[in-house]
Amino acid sequence: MSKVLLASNNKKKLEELRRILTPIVPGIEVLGLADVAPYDEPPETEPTFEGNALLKARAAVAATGLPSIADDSGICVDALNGMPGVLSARWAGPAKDNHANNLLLLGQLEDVPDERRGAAFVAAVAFCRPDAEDELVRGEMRGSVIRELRGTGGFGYDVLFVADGYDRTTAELSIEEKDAISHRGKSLRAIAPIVAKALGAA
Ligand SMILES: O=P(O)(O)OP(=O)(O)OP(=O)(O)OC[C@H]1O[C@@H](n2cnc3c(O)ncnc32)[C@H](O)[C@@H]1O
Ligand SMILES: [Mg+2]
Repeated sequence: MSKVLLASNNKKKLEELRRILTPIVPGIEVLGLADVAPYDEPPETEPTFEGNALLKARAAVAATGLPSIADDSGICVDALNGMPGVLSARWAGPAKDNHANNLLLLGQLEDVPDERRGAAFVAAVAFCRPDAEDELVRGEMRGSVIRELRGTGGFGYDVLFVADGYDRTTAELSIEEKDAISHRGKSLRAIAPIVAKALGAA
């Protein structure tokens, strides 16, 4: 088994990364930050998801020497010119409070009519190793922001997001349904062959 570190402090995100990646990369042993010695994580200072995913994955490699994957993600709302974007986790402040983030976003969109409530979940996933080129992919899921909070699955903004073609929020979908269409599912399926090849060559 070849070890890969998933460098995320978000338990729910880590669960998704682990359950999507494990069955599609043969021989992978997925570790979380709880399985390695603690290290100082870099502040997410880049203006793009890609930049922050690279910051997180490179810091993980530097601290552990393990091949490492990081996801930087968020919700980009058309009517807010793409915000919260890279600020999604901290939209209502540094506490990273999901419920406060959701209420703030709903309030900001109160006067936005249904036809202008388009949004996308975006994830950039970086795969970094010692002495190899960094790999980077991006996945998106288009949909819209509804006017209430619905569902108990998923995490973060899932309770207020309905993917195009659906009438349930992504918090009301089964995990299989969410993974099949999500930004994270798409980006991990895109990077999986690269990870598999790298591990096979190790
Ligand atoms: O940086 P790490 O340690 O991975 O954990 P984090 O929660 O800070 O992760 P990000 O910096 O990538 O911020 C992503 C935020 O975007 C939101 N988000 C991302 N993916 C989501 C999803 O699938 N469903 C709902 N909200 C999501 C959620 O609020 C996340 O906290
Ligand atoms: Mg973060």
